[in-house]
Amino acid sequence: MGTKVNIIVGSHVWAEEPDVAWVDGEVVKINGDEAEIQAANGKKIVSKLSKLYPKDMEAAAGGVDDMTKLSYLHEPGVLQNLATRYELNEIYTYTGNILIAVNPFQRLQHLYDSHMMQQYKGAPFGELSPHVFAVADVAYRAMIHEGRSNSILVSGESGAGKTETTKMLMQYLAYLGGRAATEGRTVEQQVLESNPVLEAFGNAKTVRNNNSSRFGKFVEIQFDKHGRISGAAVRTYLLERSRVCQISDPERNYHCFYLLCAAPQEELDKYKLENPRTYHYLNKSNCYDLVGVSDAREYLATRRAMDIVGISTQEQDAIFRVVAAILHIGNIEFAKGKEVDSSVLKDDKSKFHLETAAELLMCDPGAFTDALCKRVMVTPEEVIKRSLDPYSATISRDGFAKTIYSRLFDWLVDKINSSIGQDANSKCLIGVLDIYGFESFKSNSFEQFCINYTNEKLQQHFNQHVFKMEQEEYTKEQIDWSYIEFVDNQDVLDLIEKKPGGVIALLDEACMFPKSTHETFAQKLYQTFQKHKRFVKPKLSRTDFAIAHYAGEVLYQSDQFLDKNKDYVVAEHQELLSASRCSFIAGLFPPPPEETSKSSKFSSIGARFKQQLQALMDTLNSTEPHYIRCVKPNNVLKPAIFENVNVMQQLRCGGVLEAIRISCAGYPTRRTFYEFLHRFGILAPDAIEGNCDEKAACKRILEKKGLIGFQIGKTKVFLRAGQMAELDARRTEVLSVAAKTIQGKIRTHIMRKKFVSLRKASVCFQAVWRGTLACKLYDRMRRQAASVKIQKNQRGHQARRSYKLQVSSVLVIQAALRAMAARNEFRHKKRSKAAVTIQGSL
Ligand SMILES: Nc1ncnc2c1ncn2[C@@H]1O[C@H](COP(=O)(O)OP(=O)(O)OP(=O)(O)O)[C@@H](O)[C@H]1O
Repeated sequence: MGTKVNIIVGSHVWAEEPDVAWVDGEVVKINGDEAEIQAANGKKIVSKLSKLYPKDMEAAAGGVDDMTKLSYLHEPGVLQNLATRYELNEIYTYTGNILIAVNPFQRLQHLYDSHMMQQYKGAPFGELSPHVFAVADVAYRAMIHEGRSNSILVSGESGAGKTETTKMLMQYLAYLGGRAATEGRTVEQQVLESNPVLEAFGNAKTVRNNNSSRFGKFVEIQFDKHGRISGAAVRTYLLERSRVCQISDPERNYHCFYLLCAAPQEELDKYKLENPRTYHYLNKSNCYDLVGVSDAREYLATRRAMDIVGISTQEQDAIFRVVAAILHIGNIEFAKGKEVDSSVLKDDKSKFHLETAAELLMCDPGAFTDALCKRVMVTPEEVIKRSLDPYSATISRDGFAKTIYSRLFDWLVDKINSSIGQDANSKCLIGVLDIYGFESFKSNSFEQFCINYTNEKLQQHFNQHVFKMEQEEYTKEQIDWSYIEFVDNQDVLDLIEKKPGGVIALLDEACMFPKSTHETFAQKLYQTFQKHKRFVKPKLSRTDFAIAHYAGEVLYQSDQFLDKNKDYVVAEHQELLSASRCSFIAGLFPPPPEETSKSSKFSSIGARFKQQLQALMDTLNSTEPHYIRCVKPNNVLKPAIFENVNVMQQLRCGGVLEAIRISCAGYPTRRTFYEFLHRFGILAPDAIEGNCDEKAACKRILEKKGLIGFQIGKTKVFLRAGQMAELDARRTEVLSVAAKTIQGKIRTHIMRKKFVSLRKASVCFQAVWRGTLACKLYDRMRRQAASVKIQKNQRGHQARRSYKLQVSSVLVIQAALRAMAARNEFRHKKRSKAAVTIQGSL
């Protein structure tokens, strides 16, 4: 999945963060092969460049409904997409043809009502939102049109929602292939009602799921030539037997025990049952009730479902007698007997429980005691009856309880199958597989080994299928796919199942030798697989071993492998129960076939499981598979919580990431010509100019950009891992250059516009200002002229006044002078005259 891209400062990337798996951020610095990222959560992260993945900044806000539509198909992208959708209550997402279902932990009624069923009926795959109904519909249509069997494989870890998904698939198939209501029970009704019956006996509360199926299940729904359900068969795998006798707090035993303890009083009296707290097989845990579940109501519902499935009242009575007997058996305790290494019933209570169990199982109490406390040894010389010590008797008791319970469960499955009925003429079937997902706990035993072996098998099938689908797509598009590398897990499968020499074969060998112990078995494994690259011997243990599974390494504790692998019913137990006066119980323990008892052929759980698994694989291989991967978003079983690390682990284990990896090994990104040109046309505008051939245009763009290894199909462009990112980087470059040019032009335009308007404004301003100034000047000039005129007039006036004053003064003075002169003259004259006169007179 390593998408190699140019990561530069400023790139938006996903970086690994242990708490949240992946965190997005921006590269702020690059130092050699390391980058410093400013993460969105505020942290600064330093990471190797090779460990960074590009973030699609153009990703749709609500996520995409098919992961293959993601531009960058990598872990963080996938995770982000699922988380975004989950937040919007979009719990289903496709990865190509695989449906990923994230458990909503809340009822989303609108998703499953009859209106929804109607909508999905016949709708082309991918047209409507992803849904389980769409997967069932496509399987049904394919079966009808191609006349081929189909299968739907539902997987995921405990509590991920497999059983719920399976029920919805079956409901939808019943809706598509159901008959109009006829009298009595219809096949589909029986198929649907087989669920509560199997759940009552095969499900239990565990820490990881309140209603955990403790068995694998393959339901085959047979259809007639008109596409109507004509029969069905249920195959079950590996019921967890140890739960019957061993539970840990806060888990529960199988539901049926609690249901029976909550039955109406008359039934309790009939089975001599009391409070569940009194039973040893139930009181090892403090959990007796389930929140929101009424065991009393469930008991009646189970009885009703048993009626519908076709289990008669007598049979139901016998079934619950066996269930009650097991509870009583658990309370039988042993004490040391008189003889060495012998045991006897501990007290009256134990005696009561033994007698009640014998009564319920309709067998002889004495023989029952012997079957629990003694063993018959057949030697060539004689037949010896050996006593068991209290510890061995307790083990014998638990083995007895486990055997009856598992036989009862098998009987129920057979009964369901026979009463639903098989359609021998059916040519087509749809199989729904609800099987436990990969398990890796602190302590892993034989059960985990078998479960993980199953998952390896299914993983191989899945890989092959995904690979095939890829090939089909490539072939359809007529492109060359010859060099796509396909990773196979055959080496792990060989390690486990190879005959001779595989782990199962070595385990069987060990079980056949009486002297073998888990230590010798572990040593044998160490020797045989010393150099096997999938086998690991832990340094600090002498009996543990680890296998490197496709989903991770699992450390197995071998100490109970031998016991758990032995698949035999103790002859004394077999004898006792086959002699039961109850035909039902005797029927659970039919005499072993002659040849088996004679040749004492060894049978083991592991080998039987391997055969069952092979049969399942054969069936699956003859069908067209569809995959649903259930994901548990959190461990607190609550809605709206999405734990990244947890989901990531499941995607890895469920093979979703492997499917993506296979896809990445080929051409993970494919775009129709139109989409490609729409996105990358700008990389080479001349390539599309005047060219209406989209295919040629796509090719020219890719060649122009110097990419190699891509393929051009009939309708799509196929890109190798990283090429999309490469093109995106180029596109970003082109876009950023274009953006810069546009920015420049826009800025110039804006500045010019600003300048022009500024200039216009300033001219206008200047004109106005100049006008104002001119007006002011003119005014001043006018004032000046006026003042000059005023001055002039004033001055003139003053001058005239002074002149006039002067003139008048002069005149006055002249007149006065003249008068004076005249007077003087006159006087002179007078004097002269006088003088004359005088003179005259004289
Ligand atoms: N589609 C769904 N809608 C609502 N609730 C769901 C859905 N799927 C699962 N659940 C809830 O999750 C719980 C666990 O689911 P389920 O029992 O199907 O898990 P599982 O994968 O079969 O587990 P196991 O392997 O332990 O049997 C259910 O009891 C139910 O409450």
